Amino acid sequence: MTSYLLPTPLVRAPAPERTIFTVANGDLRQAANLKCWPTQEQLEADFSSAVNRIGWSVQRAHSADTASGHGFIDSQRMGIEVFKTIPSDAPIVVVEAVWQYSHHVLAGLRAHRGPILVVANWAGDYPGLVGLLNLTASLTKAGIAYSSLWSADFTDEWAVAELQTWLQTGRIVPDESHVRDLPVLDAAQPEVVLGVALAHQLQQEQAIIGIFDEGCMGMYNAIIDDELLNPLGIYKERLSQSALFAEMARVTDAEADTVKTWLDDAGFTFHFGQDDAADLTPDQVHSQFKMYIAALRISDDYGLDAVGIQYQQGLKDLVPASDLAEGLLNNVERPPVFSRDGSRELYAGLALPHFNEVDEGVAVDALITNRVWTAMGLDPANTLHDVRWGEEYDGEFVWVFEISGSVPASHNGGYDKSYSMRQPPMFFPLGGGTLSGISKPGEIVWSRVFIMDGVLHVDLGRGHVADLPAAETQRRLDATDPQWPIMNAVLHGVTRNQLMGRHKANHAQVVYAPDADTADRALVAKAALFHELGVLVHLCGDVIA
Ligand SMILES: C[C@H](O)[C@@H](O)[C@@H](O)C(=O)CO
Repeated sequence: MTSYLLPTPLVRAPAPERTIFTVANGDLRQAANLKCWPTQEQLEADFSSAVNRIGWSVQRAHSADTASGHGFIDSQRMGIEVFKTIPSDAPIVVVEAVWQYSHHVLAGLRAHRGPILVVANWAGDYPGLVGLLNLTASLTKAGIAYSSLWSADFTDEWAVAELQTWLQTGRIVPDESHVRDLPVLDAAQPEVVLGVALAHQLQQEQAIIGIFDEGCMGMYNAIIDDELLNPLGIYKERLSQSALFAEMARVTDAEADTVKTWLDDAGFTFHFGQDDAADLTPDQVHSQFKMYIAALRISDDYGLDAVGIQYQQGLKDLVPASDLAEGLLNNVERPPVFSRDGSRELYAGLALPHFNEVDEGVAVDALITNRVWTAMGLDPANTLHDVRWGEEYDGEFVWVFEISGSVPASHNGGYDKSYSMRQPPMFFPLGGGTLSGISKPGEIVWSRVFIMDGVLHVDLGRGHVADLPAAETQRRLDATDPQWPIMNAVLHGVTRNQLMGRHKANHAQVVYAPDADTADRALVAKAALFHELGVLVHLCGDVIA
């Protein structure tokens, strides 16, 4: 016996027969949870009907009808409390029609013993597929087994068959027949020589990525631990967004005005309106230009080789969006910025790779891509996109790659083909403009750096940007977020379901090459560089190597 106050052990009910438990994970931002809730309800109804038709029951693990006005798990604490009530070995399904913060449910999923399935609706209106991809990538990094599935309404043959398999066996095996390991490369090939030399330079001379607050929006997959990062020769400078805010206050109005003038002269369009709550205003972009200047000054202070601003937590309540600054940084041609005393142009003639949402997989990729493309005399402007949605057009599957706010202007064919629109109020209360446009038709290399089995991997593939009719691109923009930049991406030799089942991130990295042959060669240089650094390289789809 003891007189100590022992905690009462948590006792969970046994798992009921032929019953799955569902959870719905949401955003930390209540505006987003409220706006997306009706779409989530529809998905849950569709999914439950499909499960019922197979003869299983669905038990929602938390109430759909709460005082908050939505039925999402909206914090890590709530996630932990919800999972305490779920039988440990019950089959559990995370149902997602929205962008969600993975860390809300990771604690519960780490401890769960039953099979885990993540499902999303195949729909453009809200980023449920993006949410699914972040959660599955985070589970991959955490070493937690899962399956995933997507469908417009869970009545199509493929999705129903996959669901049936999961209910019977607890596992859906994704089709990864498009993925192969990098073969042994010809050491004498000029691109391999270049990749190896750049790898050695990176490891010997080392580089710094500036992290303005880590762990944006619960993206656990996007945090690369120092033990994995440092062997590449890359080190983190951990910075605070409060320092960025303070630096913005030191930028003069006249300096911000020069950025606006430069963009006006370059033919860039601002879609201004009057209502600060709903429209883009000159005051909002003025603040964004101060952020652009402040980010370059801090990057110069610390000698950064790339920089990432979290923004969507914390800074979103202080200043307009970071996107306009981010898109400018990623482009070689951009408004000049000088040191505080005006004596030196900072990063003159160079892009400073920016990794949106502090996605460190993007940071590594952006830095390496920038170096390879620069050494080959190509435009090094590269960016992430959300893998947002997609549909067939004219017999081929065309993805909507659409990041929530900015791309380098060269991807749109220049500043005169780029524009800025107000960020949607539900995610961005203080507004701010995007750096948007329609990515030009052309050849691309796509990629993703990710953590699996405790080590770094990279998936590399080839593709092109389809030249869709303007009306079709507009339809795709209207079906998603028309404010955001779109790339009509076709991935060579990779089907829709193959990408969804394999891709280990909500983001994909893209960079252009002037023609197919150059893109093929640049991909080899990039593969050789990663391989030399010790990253496990996988080729996806039709890749010449
Ligand atoms: C605005 C939203 O939070 C987006 O940032 C989100 O859907 C993403 O872009 C995630 O990559």
